[in-house]
Amino acid sequence: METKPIDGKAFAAGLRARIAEEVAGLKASAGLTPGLAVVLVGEDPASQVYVRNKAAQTAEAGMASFEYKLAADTPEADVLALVAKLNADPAVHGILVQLPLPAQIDANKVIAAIDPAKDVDGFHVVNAGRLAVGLDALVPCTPLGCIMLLKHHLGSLSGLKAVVVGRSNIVGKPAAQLLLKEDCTVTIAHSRTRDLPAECRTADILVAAVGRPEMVRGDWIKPGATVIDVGINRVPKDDGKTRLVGDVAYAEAQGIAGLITPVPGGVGPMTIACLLQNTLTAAKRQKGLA
Ligand SMILES: NC(=O)C1=CN([C@@H]2O[C@H](COP(=O)(O)OP(=O)(O)OC[C@H]3O[C@@H](n4cnc5c(N)ncnc54)[C@H](OP(=O)(O)O)[C@@H]3O)[C@@H](O)[C@H]2O)C=CC1
Ligand SMILES: Nc1nc(=O)c2c([nH]1)NC[C@@H]1CN(c3ccc(C(=O)N[C@@H](CCC(=O)O)C(=O)O)cc3)C=[N+]21
Ligand SMILES: [Mg+2]
Repeated sequence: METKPIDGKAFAAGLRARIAEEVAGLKASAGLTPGLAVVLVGEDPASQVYVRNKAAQTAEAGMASFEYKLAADTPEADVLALVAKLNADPAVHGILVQLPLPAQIDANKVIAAIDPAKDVDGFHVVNAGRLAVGLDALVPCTPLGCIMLLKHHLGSLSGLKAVVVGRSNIVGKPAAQLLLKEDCTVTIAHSRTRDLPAECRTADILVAAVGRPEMVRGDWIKPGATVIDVGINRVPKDDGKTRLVGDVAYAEAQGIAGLITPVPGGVGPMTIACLLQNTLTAAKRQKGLA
């Protein structure tokens, strides 16, 4: 069986181009420039890279980008005060507080403080709840990107068996909700799952969101299955540098999976494109245009 890579990088570029067009139209017709505020607390190098990429792609799409870099020892109250200020700022339609946060700051408190209408990560309980009961919600970017890639490559997902490995609030759980909404039969697996390889082998769609380098082996994959690898793991190379690998043993999946997202170049670029999509959606809803 030939295994085809899913080119998330190219799909994301196309999506960003469509978003940029719509942003230009909104500016011309409604005088509206969608604005995204990104808050980074601390100097985690990986987070700095993401935040820089987000800011650049936000600007490229014609949106306003507001960056807030706070020291690692910033008190929780200061972060909450900044969120309150951004909630009240009419130029800011989307707010993203980069996770993880330093230990002195309760991420749940910060997420709860964000106006759900501006919660472009879709992490607020109001958005998680709206997704769960089937109302319009701001949907977490990474799972949204996964579903877009799946629908583009498979068409209807109705009736397919999906297994999601990982149950975090930011990836696994919302991914399962979205697959259910697409009429998949969904299993959520996690660290207490008995016989994980056997569960995975039942999947027509296998989503790996675990954070363990190449944990999913080739013989866990049903022949012809579509594999979505959400994992972003930095591992050491022989030359002392590092490289990115996913949660799936990509080389082993060759000849078994039907379709697979590479790391890098798969789900990652879709996350940022969906963040821009959510910012556009949030701006339109706040202006009564959607
Ligand atoms: N591409 C992108 O845009 C993004 C990528 N990521 C990446 O996705 C991965 C997952 O992220 P996130 O959801 O935040 O991670 P979390 O650490 O929050 O969750 C990991 C999940 O994997 C489960 N798990 C851990 N070990 C095992 C195991 N041995 N067998 C089965 N399940 C296991 C955990 O189970 P339990 O609940 O039982 O502990 C947990 O539910 C990471 O590599 C992260 O870097 C994350 C966000 C965006
Ligand atoms: N509030 C919040 N929202 C998030 O969405 C969020 C977060 N916090 N914290 C960290 C994770 C991780 N994340 C990624 C985004 C883009 C890539 C991405 O663009 N990856 C590229 C490569 C990047 C590289 O080379 O390092 C790729 O896979 O091709 C990866 C991971 C968003 N996250
Ligand atoms: Mg986590």
